[in-house]
Order: sequence, then C-alpha cells, then structure tokens
Amino acid sequence: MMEVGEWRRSSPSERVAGIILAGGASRRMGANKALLSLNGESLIERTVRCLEQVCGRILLSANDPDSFRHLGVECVPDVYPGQGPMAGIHAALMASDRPWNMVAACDMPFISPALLGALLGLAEAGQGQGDPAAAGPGAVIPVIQGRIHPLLALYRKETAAGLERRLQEGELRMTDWVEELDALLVPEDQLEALMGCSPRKAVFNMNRPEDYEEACRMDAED
Ligand SMILES: Nc1nc2c(ncn2[C@@H]2O[C@H](COP(=O)(O)OP(=O)(O)OP(=O)(O)O)[C@@H](O)[C@H]2O)c(=O)[nH]1
Repeated sequence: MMEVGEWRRSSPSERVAGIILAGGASRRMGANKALLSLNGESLIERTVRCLEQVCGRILLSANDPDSFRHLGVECVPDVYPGQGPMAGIHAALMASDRPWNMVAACDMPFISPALLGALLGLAEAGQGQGDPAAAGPGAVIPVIQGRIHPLLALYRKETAAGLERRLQEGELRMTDWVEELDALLVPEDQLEALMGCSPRKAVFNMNRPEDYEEACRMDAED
C-alpha cells in the first residue's frame, strides 16, 4: 500500500485514472474554457500534463471529440448529455478500469501534481478510517477555505452506481451525492502540510472572462 508522500517517488500510479471534465458549455466565459491559453499552452494541455504525472491512464470527459483530437487522449462522451459535471464523472467512471479516479475540471489552471499526489497518498493509505477492515473512503475531497471541491477530487470506480441512479432520477445536486459517499474530507491545513505550500491557488477556477484575466495575472506572477 502506498504511504502518504510516496507519490513523489513512484508516480504515475497505475491504480489511478485521471478524468478531465471538459464537456461543459462555457456559457459564462463565452468561449470553450478548455481551449483558452495561458503562457502559450491551452488549459486542457496544462491539465493533461499535470494529471499524467500522477495518473497511469487519462480519460477526457467531453462530447466534442474533434476539439480535443490533437491531444491524443481517450475521449468519453456523456451517457446522460446536458446534465452537467456529474454526468461527465459518471461516464468516465463507467469507462475507467482503475480503482481510483482523479477528477479534475478543465477550468482550474493551477492544479498541481503536489495536490493530486497528496490526495492520492491519503486515498491509498486509507487515512481517516477507524476500522482497518473497512473498505476505506469512497472519495477523497479537499476542503479549502471552508468549501468542498468535488471537481478536484478522487473517486472510487464503484461510486458510478450511485451517480447512475441520481442521473436517472434527475437528482443533480453534487453536494447531495457527496453526502452519500463515505468521503474522506481533507482539511486545508493537512493538505498544506503534505504539499509544503498553500493549496488555495490550485483550486482557483475560471468561469467568466474576468476570471481568465485574473488567471493570466496569477500565471505571470509565477
Ligand atoms: N462531461 C461533462 N462535463 C461538464 C458538463 N458540464 C460541465 N462540465 C465540466 O465541469 C466543469 C465545471 O463546469 P461549469 O463551470 O460548472 O459549467 P460549464 O458548462 O463549463 O460553464 P457554464 O456554461 O458557464 O456554466 C468544467 O470542467 C466543465 O467542462 C457536462 O454536461 N458534461
């Protein structure tokens, strides 16, 4: 079993698939967020590059494969189109053959291997589980500045079954789904200790043009 922090030596892990969510409409941005560029590299390219450092297989959750063919990454369309990120997670989990699945939205330009690795280390170590015989958490989700971040989190493949039911019944509130998972919610201070830096920048996400401008400023500061 992988110890917390071991990812630094043994990544990428064949036990984990990376699922990149890129099937949204980007209505608020007014342009496909995944294809916006930061410092000459598109967001989707940045995200693939980051996840490849940690995950042994990459799945792109999107419904317009032509936009992403140049990446050479396996594309999985939604089984329930037009239902939002939960439908993207569902389809990719169904397609995955890995026990753990690292979901990342394509609109988070500063996700880092350090954060992904910290979450994976906790998942593999089964931290937070009182009963050593228990199966362990169904998900590992960061809590940063008091908010859960289910679109940058780890899920067991088996959690697809609950999603399927919710999608069939039209129960599309992400927080309701997370509540039914036996999720390990990882507090900010624990992540900071594991990463050696604050995780706040890593969960910055872009919805509107002004967020993109802010991301360009933040990137230039690096
Ligand atoms: N596969 C899939 N991904 C989605 C879907 N809706 C949103 N996403 C992804 O989930 C993440 C968060 O999306 P949002 O910002 O909530 O929605 P969006 O549709 O991209 O943007 P808006 O139209 O402005 O709400 C992004 O990475 C999206 O690409 C969907 O229906 N299917």
